[in-house]
Amino acid sequence: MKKKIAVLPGDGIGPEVTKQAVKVLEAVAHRFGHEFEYEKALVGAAAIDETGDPLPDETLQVCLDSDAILFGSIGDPKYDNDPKAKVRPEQGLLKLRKSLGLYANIRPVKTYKSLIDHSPLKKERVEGTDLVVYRELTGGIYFGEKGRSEDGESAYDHCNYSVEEIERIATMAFEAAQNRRKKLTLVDKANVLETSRLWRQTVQAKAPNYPDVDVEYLFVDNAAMQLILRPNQFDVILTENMFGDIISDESSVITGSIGLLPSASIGEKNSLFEPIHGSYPQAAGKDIANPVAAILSVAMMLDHFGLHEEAEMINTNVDHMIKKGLVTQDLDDHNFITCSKVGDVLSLLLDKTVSNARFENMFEGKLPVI
Ligand SMILES: NC(=O)C1=CN([C@@H]2O[C@H](COP(=O)(O)OP(=O)(O)OC[C@H]3O[C@@H](n4cnc5c(N)ncnc54)[C@H](O)[C@@H]3O)[C@@H](O)[C@H]2O)C=CC1
Ligand SMILES: CC(C)CC(=O)C(=O)O
Ligand SMILES: [Mg+2]
Repeated sequence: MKKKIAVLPGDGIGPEVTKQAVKVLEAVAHRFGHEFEYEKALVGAAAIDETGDPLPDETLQVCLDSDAILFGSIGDPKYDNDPKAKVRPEQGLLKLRKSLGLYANIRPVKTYKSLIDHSPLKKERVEGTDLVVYRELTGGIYFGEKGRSEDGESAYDHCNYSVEEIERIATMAFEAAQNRRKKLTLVDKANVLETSRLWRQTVQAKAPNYPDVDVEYLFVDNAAMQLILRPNQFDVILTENMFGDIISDESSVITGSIGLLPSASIGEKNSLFEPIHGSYPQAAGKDIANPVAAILSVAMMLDHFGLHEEAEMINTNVDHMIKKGLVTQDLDDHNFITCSKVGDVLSLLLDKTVSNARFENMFEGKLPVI
């Protein structure tokens, strides 16, 4: 299969983790005889520094011309610490999502047996967690009108949702639930917010079309608590943009690290794959970030291309690697390998031209021989 992939590494650890994801993609391409063509483009602070624009037209065009986008992360403390900055790296990502109509952000969360002891939560609580968050991505408070009063003494961010925006992602989430354990939880704040009441009404109207799906409604404050108390009660979580952003970072704690969680952002025509984490600027350039989230995002991309065997092979080998204790510092402070070694190990595991004996040596010694 031939595919054109736009690669937007972005800022902070974005370039490091994206590089490992491409390494793994190349190993898959080599093993299965696929041809992936990559085109790199600027986004975020890196793009502002170069062009003054967090999403230059050229980058948008590269994305439009691609079959899929691999995104690293954006964000830089120099903007985070300047509340009056007129241009921000995050605007690049938001504009990209909006321009490409990437309305559904799918964030799977599952525990790895071998990592259960790394979760700060009790083993019996996190065991067996396997949920997926369907987060609406192009509406809500992140995209509403925002501003300040003339004297600068007050500020506002409007939250808007239309039935159409809710329906399209709800359809996707219901269908996902039908193919999974047949439970859907709508997370909202319908006791307070009018937009949440519209979400609830729209989902209630849709539910009879999916009689095999058990629908549950939870207020977001309770959902935040339930995720920590009993995460394995969830199957598909459907929610709006900001709540999904927050509860998915929260749910990464169950797994042991945010560096493990991938995502797919899907629209009518385009698709983008990115880790759920940000640019983790404290780790930039140190080769310590966990690239697994970026690598599993590539597996989601392959699934989206219909290359299910290839995707499964990445997932299985990530499992295998973690079981062998080959993890980055976020998961084991004493015995860890670097970000780039994770990419090296996985690409060796995936490319069958490397002998089994070499793998075993690699694991025995804990230091991959590359
Ligand atoms: N999609 C994106 O590009 C996102 C961008 N951001 C931006 O990123 C910048 C930093 O934001 P933060 O709030 O610090 O969130 P963050 O996700 O970058 O980092 C939060 C913490 O998570 C851990 N972490 C994150 N990624 C990791 C990885 N791959 N391996 C190991 N540990 C990891 C670290 O302990 C880090 O201190 C900001 O400028 C923010 O706006 C934040 C979230 C998403
Ligand atoms: C620019 C932010 C909305 C990015 C973020 O936190 C996310 O999508 O998870
Ligand atoms: Mg986030």
